[in-house]
Amino acid sequence: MDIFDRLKAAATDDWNSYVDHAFVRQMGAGTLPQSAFQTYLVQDYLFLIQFARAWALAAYKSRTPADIRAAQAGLAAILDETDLHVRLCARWGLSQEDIESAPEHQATVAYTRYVLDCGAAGDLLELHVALAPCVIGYAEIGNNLTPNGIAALADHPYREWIGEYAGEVYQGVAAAARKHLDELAARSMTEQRFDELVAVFAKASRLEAEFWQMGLDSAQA
Ligand SMILES: Cc1ncc(C[n+]2csc(CCO)c2C)c(N)n1
Repeated sequence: MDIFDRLKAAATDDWNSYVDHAFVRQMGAGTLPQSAFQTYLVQDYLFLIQFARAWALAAYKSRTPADIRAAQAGLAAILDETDLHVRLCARWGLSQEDIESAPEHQATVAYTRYVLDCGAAGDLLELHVALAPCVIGYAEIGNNLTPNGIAALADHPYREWIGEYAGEVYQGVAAAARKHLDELAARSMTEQRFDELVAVFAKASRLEAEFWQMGLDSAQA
């Protein structure tokens, strides 16, 4: 069991409330209202800007070139990801300026500032634990939504989103992040700290679930 599996096992309910959220299930089934997806995607762009800062903070909190490289890879993955958001929003007639001027939703503020605070007040390991649900969770969701492979998504309304996270490139990014987290824990975690890290991991997973919920709620409003 690597450190990620241990954290997940200790926070199963919170983890499942995130990766198996109704938003995810409806997206997989293709029944998610497009307005929910649009609200989510605009907020997600704003979220990614703050998460880019969190990965930059990870570089600052690093003491080894390997840790700085891991932070660099996370930052690069975020910038690649925002291309998807800009492309999809352009199709709905939303420009980059429109997205960037949208007000941040409370769920976006809560999640991003929580992670940034873990990084500011805690050490590098705590920051990476706070980032783990985001990075590794989306890879798990991408996998869960493609039981028959990416090619089977041909006419799926959310194929680009699902394909991004189920794709080989992103699966590789998440696997590398998971390995890095395990190495970092082997180097700097004491068993006395495990419960404290579980609390951070569980909280970040709940904030992910609340982020999905924000998207769903917008369609009912
Ligand atoms: C709410 C929310 N959670 C997770 C991700 C996924 N994600 C965030 S940053 C990143 C790149 C590597 O750090 C990835 C894949 C997202 N887009 N939105």
